[in-house]
Amino acid sequence: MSSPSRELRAAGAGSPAAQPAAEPVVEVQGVEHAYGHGRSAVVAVGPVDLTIEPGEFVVLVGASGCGKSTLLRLVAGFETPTSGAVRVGGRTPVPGRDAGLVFQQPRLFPWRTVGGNIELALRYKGLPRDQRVARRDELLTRVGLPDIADRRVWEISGGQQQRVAIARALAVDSPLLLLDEPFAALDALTRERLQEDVRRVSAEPGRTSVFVTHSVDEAVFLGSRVVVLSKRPGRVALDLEVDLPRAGVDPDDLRLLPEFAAARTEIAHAVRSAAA
Ligand SMILES: Nc1ncnc2c1ncn2[C@@H]1O[C@H](COP(=O)(O)OP(=O)(O)OP(=O)(O)O)[C@@H](O)[C@H]1O
Repeated sequence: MSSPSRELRAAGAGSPAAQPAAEPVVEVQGVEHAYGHGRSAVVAVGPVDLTIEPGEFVVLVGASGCGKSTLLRLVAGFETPTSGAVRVGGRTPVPGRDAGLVFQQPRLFPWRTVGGNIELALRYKGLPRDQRVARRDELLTRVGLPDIADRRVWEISGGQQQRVAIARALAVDSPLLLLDEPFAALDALTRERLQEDVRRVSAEPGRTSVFVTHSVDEAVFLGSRVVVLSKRPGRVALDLEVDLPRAGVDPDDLRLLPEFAAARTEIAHAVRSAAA
């Protein structure tokens, strides 16, 4: 028989800290995923269990072909798991509804202006026409491009295009942002600048991010949590919280912290072992 005090504690009665626990943003439960059928099936992922809480920035790293993009695509709702369940905000994810997406290539519509690309996403989301221009400008300002709404996509650099893609992903107005190697095609300097942008955007209250990369340095710089996947079929080989300051720190100073180096060493070691 349980004691009354235990029952009270369980009910949270009398405790000032007794807030209802926030629902996880992402739940991946016993997920396996195979492409194709029968003897030609390629098992890409699993089994994987992963729960992502509000406000986390989870980075998936691992060797090429280990299933990182597949896991992200499952969370986005582009793929349905062969077995197990994926839930985003407590329900089966639908692409374009439950998360903003950023891919390796910006995938902007070249026949539209920069602003037109973002307005399209706002229209898809159902924002009334008279509110779209103000929202578009606000989103472009958030990614450091306040004055280019009228430019054509081909008139801006690759780094700027990727920033526009991030603004478009934010237009979905979902708390969840999914980014699949968004900086892989960019030069080192642009990549660093965009890492800082993403770090800033993801630090906004209520934002949760899942980011795929090959770069251990990028993983430590961005992630509040780094998940290393084993070689295919990808399973969780390491799940590490990265406890580094998230705001008000110069990026160069951050990279010089001993904790940064320690996390990088641990993750790099796990990536190498997991790929063996
Ligand atoms: N549409 C598909 N049809 C068949 N096999 C696929 C498909 N997409 C991915 N695969 C296979 O599933 C495995 C995992 O691929 P995935 O792209 O998820 O890995 P990854 O870790 O993201 O790789 P990379 O880092 O090289 O982008 C690979 O063996 C890949 O060839």
